This record gives sequence, structure tokens and C-alpha cells, in this order.
Amino acid sequence: MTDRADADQELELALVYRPFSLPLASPLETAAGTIDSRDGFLIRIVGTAPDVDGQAVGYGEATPLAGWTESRADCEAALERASDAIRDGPTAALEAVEKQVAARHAITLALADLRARRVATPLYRYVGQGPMVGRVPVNATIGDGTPEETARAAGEAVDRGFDCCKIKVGARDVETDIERLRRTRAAVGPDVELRVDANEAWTYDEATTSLAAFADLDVSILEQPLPAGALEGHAALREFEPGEGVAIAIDEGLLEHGVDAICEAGAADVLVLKPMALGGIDIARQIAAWVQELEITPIVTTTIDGVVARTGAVHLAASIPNVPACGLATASLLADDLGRDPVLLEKGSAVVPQAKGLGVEGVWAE
Ligand SMILES: O=C(O)CCC(=O)c1ccccc1C(=O)O
Ligand SMILES: [Mg+2]
Repeated sequence: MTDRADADQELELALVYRPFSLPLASPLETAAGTIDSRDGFLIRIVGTAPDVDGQAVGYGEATPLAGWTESRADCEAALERASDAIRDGPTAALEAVEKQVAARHAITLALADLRARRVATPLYRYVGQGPMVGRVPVNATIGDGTPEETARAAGEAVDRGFDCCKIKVGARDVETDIERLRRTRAAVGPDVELRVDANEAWTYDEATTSLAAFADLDVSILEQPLPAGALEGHAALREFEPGEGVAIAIDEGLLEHGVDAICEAGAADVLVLKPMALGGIDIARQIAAWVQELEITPIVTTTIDGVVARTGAVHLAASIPNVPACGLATASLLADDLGRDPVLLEKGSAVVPQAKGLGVEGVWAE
């Protein structure tokens, strides 16, 4: 995208932001704690120039999450610096956010939305230069609960059309998690893909016990079973024979170590890419292209974001060739949103918006 940053050199850019708070419809229980609200900043970048018809507008979203991004206060301070710096152009605005990943996510998304709208191209084709893509496969996200609750939630997701469920584990003991997966497999039958995400909860021994049981239950992916620091441990789990068939995914570990260290350690079959935590869809896209060359599978997920960031993540996924089911079906976890959702969910897929830019309208009603 940087090679085309020149495209708006002639524009006078202005950035404004406003805070929002989105409660979850029901709190999402994970081994790392409960998420009950997503609070962040909606941003709007407007470009004006004498020879431009009307105004060029783009939207972005910064939704910090403790443990994954900068704090809300640091995010706001970065947006404030960027709103001053953007008078000197987009590069100055990005320099002003430094290491504040959620703020950088918002600014790069708004700039990409603005630029893609100006050339009347859907965002995924603007960033990827690839073919038209109608839909991307998605998974249902199921929080940690009792075995009954888990099996019921997965059954309901399948009734709504999902054929892949990602289940949070690690908040209870390992035997209960195995029971949760046993009940869930019995409820959904053999054809539904089941993945689990432990959010760093386990010791190596707990991980091998669950991995062996999950292999018997045809679980496809075990995400971040061990603490982020444990690259060698994840590499050993990939070689653990009773777990054969279950891919090992790294999520938190990517933020701590980066791609090189993960590849060098042989720690992952799958990498989970969260644009909000990585600093933007541009960075997430670079990582996806890079790791696909190394035969590691990238998966895109949100951090339970509002409609602007969520739709940005859908465009990111649509720009990645052969992306497997992604964690993008998180709208229903929110009780409220920033605006109308342009992404329909249909039979386990997200329908990719084909309007220019992000395709999100009406989020900045004055
Ligand atoms: O991947 C999904 O299905 C939804 C996203 C998700 O699980 C998540 C949401 C917020 C914070 C962390 C995570 C995670 O993947 O660990
Ligand atoms: Mg995860």
C-alpha cells in the first residue's frame, strides 16, 4: 500500500475520532478471562482538494484489548498525535502512532478505505490486486461453558448454518474440557469441523492429555495450548504422535515472538492473524503471504470488534488465497454495534461486500 500512498499526496487530510462502548450480548468466557465489553474509537479521515469532486472519506476503528494491544489511554494519545501529524501527510500520521497497534490499525484502515473508495474498488481487491471473491468461510465462536452449554451452543451454530465451530477451552480442568468436546461431537455429528482455543492455559502435560483425546474426537486445530513464550513446547506438541491429525496454531505467541522465531522453532502449523493486535490489515496481509510460502496456514480473526474493524478483517481474509474458515462471525457476540453490518452470514460463509472501499455506511451520523 505504501507504494500508492502518493495517490493522496494532493489531498489535505484531516482525522477525527470519537469514543464508543459496545457491550457484549453475553460475556465471552475464555481461559484468559471474560470479555464483556469492547470500548474503542471510531475514526474518520477526510481528504479535500480543489480538484477533487466533493470529499474523500475513509473510516477506521481502534478497539484496544487488554493483553493484546496498547491500553485505551495510550490508544487515545496516539490518535491525538496522529490527528495533528496528518496535516503533514499519511506517513507522518503513521509515524506518530509508533507502537500503538490499535491506533495504527484504525489509521491504516481509514486511509485504505478512503483510497479504495476514490478508485471505486472494494477494499479486498485494492489491497490484494487479486480476483473477485464472493465469500469467505467463517467459524462460529463458542465461549467456555459447561459441557451441556457448549454442546447446545455448537448445535445451535450448526442449525444457523455453520460447519466449523471454535470452542474456548482451558478455563476448567482438562477432563471437563474433554467431556465438553465429547458432548459437542455427539451433538453436531462427524461432518462439522471442531477447533479449540486454550488461550495459553495449559502445562505441557495437560496439553498432551487433551491433544490425545481431541485427536480421537477429530478436532482439527488446537490453538495456543501453552503460554506464548513456549515455542519449543508447541514444536514438541506438533510431533506428539497420539495427537496426530490435530494442527497446532499459534496466536498470542505471534505477538511475542514474530514469524521468524516461530518458523525457526517449527512451532506452528497455523498462525492466527488479528489485524487489531498486529497493527493493521496491511501488516496482517504481509504475514499471511509470507507464511503461506512456508506452508503455514494463516487464519484471520477479529478481537470481537465493531463493524468497521470486522468488515476490514473480512476484506483482509478475502484477499488471502485459499484462506480456511476464519473467526469473523463475531457480530452476534455484540449487543450493539457502530452501524449497519454490510456482511451477511450465509451457510457458514461471510458474503464479501463488493461496494467501493470497506462498504460500511452510516457509522458517523452527525
Ligand atoms: O477466532 C474466533 O473465532 C474469534 C476471535 C477470538 O477467539 C478471540 C477474540 C478476542 C480475543 C482473543 C481471541 C482469540 O482467538 O484468542
Ligand atoms: Mg486465540
